[in-house]
Amino acid sequence: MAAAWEQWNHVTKIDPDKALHDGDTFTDIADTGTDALILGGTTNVTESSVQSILDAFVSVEIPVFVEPTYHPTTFQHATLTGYLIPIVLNAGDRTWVTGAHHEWVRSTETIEWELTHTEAYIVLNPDSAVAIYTQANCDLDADDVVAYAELAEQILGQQIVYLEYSGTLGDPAVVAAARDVLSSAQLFYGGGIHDYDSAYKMAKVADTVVVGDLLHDAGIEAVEETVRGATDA
Ligand SMILES: CC(C)=CCC/C(C)=C/CC/C(C)=C/CC/C(C)=C/COP(=O)(O)OP(=O)(O)O
Ligand SMILES: O=P(O)(O)OC[C@@H](O)CO
Ligand SMILES: [Mg+2]
Repeated sequence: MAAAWEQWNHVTKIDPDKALHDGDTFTDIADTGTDALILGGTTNVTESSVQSILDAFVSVEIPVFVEPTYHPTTFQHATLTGYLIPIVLNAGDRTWVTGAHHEWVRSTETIEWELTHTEAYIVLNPDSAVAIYTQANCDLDADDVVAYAELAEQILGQQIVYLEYSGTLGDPAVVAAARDVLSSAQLFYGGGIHDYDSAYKMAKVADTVVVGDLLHDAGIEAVEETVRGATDA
């Protein structure tokens, strides 16, 4: 069976630590035309803060994934489609490559592996929370990024490669070069998408674009505009 994400052009990432924009509701997000929802953020995300958002999504039709920065213990089948577990390839602290994963696997009795997938992150905005948290080496040129993407797929067998420019719009030429080197892995791009044009531009060069902060800062209508941009690309 094809992986769920192969069909995704546009994903909305909800940060459980941030409020929605005035008047927006969680269920409105699923009606924007976005292909999937990811719940996750770098700081202050807990199983219980994720759970209260999941409760709001019981009847949504699109997939709902959790990208945990905590150690999940219970799989909530009613709304959760699966987990996406980051592996930060350019982290300076090994915790974010295999350390947290090792602890999680060791301390968790039953992990539902068929519902658990990994994402090979390459973190590229040195000022982002995720870069600071993981002590990522963001001093990478295009060839470095391409090499990380290639090794993610060919050496580590990753099916998702995620170029993470969180908070700032990245360089489309670097994104295009990373996608070119992948044979079947899906290239996710996230960072700074804020309108039709930025979504269109990045969706031209990535397989899937991820929109995060815009949801919290500008709201549902702004996200809808990015869905249109990604769909037209
Ligand atoms: C092994 C398990 C279960 C968990 C470990 C998971 C790992 C390795 C996490 C490290 C990488 C990380 C913190 C990913 C979080 C996802 C992410 C990039 C969210 C976006 O956060 P930002 O956009 O940087 O945060 P702000 O918007 O708050 O600045
Ligand atoms: O918040 P933004 O900048 O849209 O980034 C999206 C996502 O890649 C964050 O993990
Ligand atoms: Mg963010």
